[in-house]
Amino acid sequence: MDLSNGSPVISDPMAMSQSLMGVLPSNMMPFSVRPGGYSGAGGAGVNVSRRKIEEVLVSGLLDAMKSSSPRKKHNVVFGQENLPEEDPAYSAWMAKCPSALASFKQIVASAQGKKIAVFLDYDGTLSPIVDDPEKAVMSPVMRAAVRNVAKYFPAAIVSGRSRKKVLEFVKLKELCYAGSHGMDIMTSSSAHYEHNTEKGKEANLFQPARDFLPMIDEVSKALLEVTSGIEGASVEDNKFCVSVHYRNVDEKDWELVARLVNEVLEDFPALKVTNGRMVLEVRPVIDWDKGKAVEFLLQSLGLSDSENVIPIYIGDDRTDEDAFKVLRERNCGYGILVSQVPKETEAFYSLRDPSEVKLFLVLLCSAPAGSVQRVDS
Ligand SMILES: O=P(O)(O)OC[C@H]1O[C@H](O[C@H]2O[C@H](CO)[C@@H](O)[C@H](O)[C@H]2O)[C@H](O)[C@@H](O)[C@@H]1O
Repeated sequence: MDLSNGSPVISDPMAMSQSLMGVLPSNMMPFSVRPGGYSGAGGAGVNVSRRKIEEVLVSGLLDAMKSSSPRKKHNVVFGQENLPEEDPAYSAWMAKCPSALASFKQIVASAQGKKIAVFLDYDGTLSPIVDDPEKAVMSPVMRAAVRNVAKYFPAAIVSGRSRKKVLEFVKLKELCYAGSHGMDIMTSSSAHYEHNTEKGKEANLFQPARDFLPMIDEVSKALLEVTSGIEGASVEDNKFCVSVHYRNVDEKDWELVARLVNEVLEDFPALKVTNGRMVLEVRPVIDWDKGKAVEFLLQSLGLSDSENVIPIYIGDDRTDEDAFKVLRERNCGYGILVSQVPKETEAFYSLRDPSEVKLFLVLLCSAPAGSVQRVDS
């Protein structure tokens, strides 16, 4: 990946958005909240009043919120409901995206003689999804598993959270961290990284959206203010992006959440909104995502030789799809989707929940030294 121009920032987001002015609110352009995007609204073009377009956008956002956020009763992580295996749709999906545990031998066989690098999302991957984002702690057993992974393989956490927050949860200094959906990358000075990072520096920092900090601060305050009256809504400042949580909001108020977020973003054409697991994520319109962060990390850690390096990326969210896609396109390594329901994905394999993730990590560390290239081998 060539980062020689130093910035993934779209050269002139304002100009881009101005050119679309009067057709669609520019902050909504780079993302489609509805499969197939807004070509319909765009096609109607200038004849459609702005108010009408806004209605379309809000309802599109609402559709996305509903479709990508299964209702709570279906979203139990260690649920008592129908086990996915009993669901024929899940079984059919598993045929396309098999369990990484059941396929462990193949994964290890393909890594023979190659270096493995491990990338881990945080929420829903290393910690179960919970109602209160502040309480999404990682279990000590999971922490021990991740510590071991970092002992044997180059490893990084890639999260939508702020880097500081995710480090508070993970509490391990021996990994790299990419917070804010990869917009805040710090490579560690320890273990595997020492010889690859620039001499004399403790750690390297890469923040492609640095110029957006004042804007993110402003939008965060505005979002907090407008949503303060909605019971259950909360706003989380993730430094280079902001999350508006609606997990605890009554579904009848979801439309209001969508409307208010859309209204706030009209004043911020250089920001866009994407939809995660019962969360709207507001972030800069820059050409940067978790996939780009993985490429950046591979390159800066001296692991970009796709012939000899097998990156494994484990994640549960739509934002992780960017990383799965990068691995698929590089034709090296494996995306592993954590999901209990069938989902369209670029991942090769699946795991059901964080407990299976833990098991996979334990297995990886206990694979015979001759079968995978570990740091101690
Ligand atoms: O990239 P990630 O590490 O997966 O971060 C994505 C978002 O994760 C968090 O929200 C999600 O987990 C919460 C705790 O389990 C849950 O309450 C929420 O509904 C989920 O969307 C985090 O709080 C967000 O800021 C991240 O954007």
